[in-house]
Amino acid sequence: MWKMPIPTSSFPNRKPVILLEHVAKSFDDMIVFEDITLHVEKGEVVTLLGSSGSGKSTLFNIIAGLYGVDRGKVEVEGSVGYMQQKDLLLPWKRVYENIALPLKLQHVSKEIIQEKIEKYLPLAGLEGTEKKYPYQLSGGMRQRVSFVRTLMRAEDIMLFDEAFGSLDYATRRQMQHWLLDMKDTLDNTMVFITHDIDEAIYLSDRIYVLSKIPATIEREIVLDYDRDHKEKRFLSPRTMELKEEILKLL
Ligand SMILES: Nc1ncnc2c1ncn2[C@@H]1O[C@H](COP(=O)(O)OP(=O)(O)OP(=O)(O)O)[C@@H](O)[C@H]1O
Repeated sequence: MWKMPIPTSSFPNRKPVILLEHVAKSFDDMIVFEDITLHVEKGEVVTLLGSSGSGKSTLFNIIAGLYGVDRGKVEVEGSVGYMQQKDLLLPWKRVYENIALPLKLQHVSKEIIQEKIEKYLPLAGLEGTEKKYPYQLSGGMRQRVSFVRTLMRAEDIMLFDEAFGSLDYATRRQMQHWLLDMKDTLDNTMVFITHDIDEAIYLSDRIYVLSKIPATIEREIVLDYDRDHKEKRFLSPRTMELKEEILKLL
């Protein structure tokens, strides 16, 4: 039987852009984490898997600087963008306005906003949609608009919290392919939360499996497949074994 590889880093020579050491976090009398240690290196794609309520979104909020911690060290290097399941686009605003809004609120100049939109919209295959309203776009396109809006604010580290959860299977698969292409183009770091084990295996260089709360890192899995042949991940016997292992942990 295939054995879990000993956890190592996917890019051992690179420096972590996210480092959490012995982090503890509680809400009132509920202890979510007592001792979490994890790292994400520059350029890595890492997924957090765990049952509902195991603290995955709390970890994202900590990484994004939205929540403080009770104990432990949190180091994040670079800008952090956070994309959630709901596209959160304002229905009464056109695509251009939706994308520009976060930067406008930060008083970024019109010229810089225009420059960024011209750079990122075609990259996301959204040229020609600037004047459309969200309801005129497909679910996948709305998620790409949402992606561009996230990217406008933060290019270095992108956090995706069940970002494809509301999409149908085929669109979800297309978005997964597309995102890995984006990652190669942008050469940035991506961290995912998903409940979909196939998605985690397909997207990731590394997976952290969280236990139930008070959550610990139950398992760290390095996926050392050839990046160019990710599609084969769905078919290989090793993937089936890996899925079974993960299912037992959740
Ligand atoms: N701001 C908050 N105040 C109080 N409790 C919170 C807060 N945020 C999260 N929690 C609690 O912390 C626990 C972990 O929640 P979290 O949303 O991080 O889990 P999750 O793994 O992302 O869950 P799911 O997969 O269902 O989205 C839950 O019991 C939740 O109710």
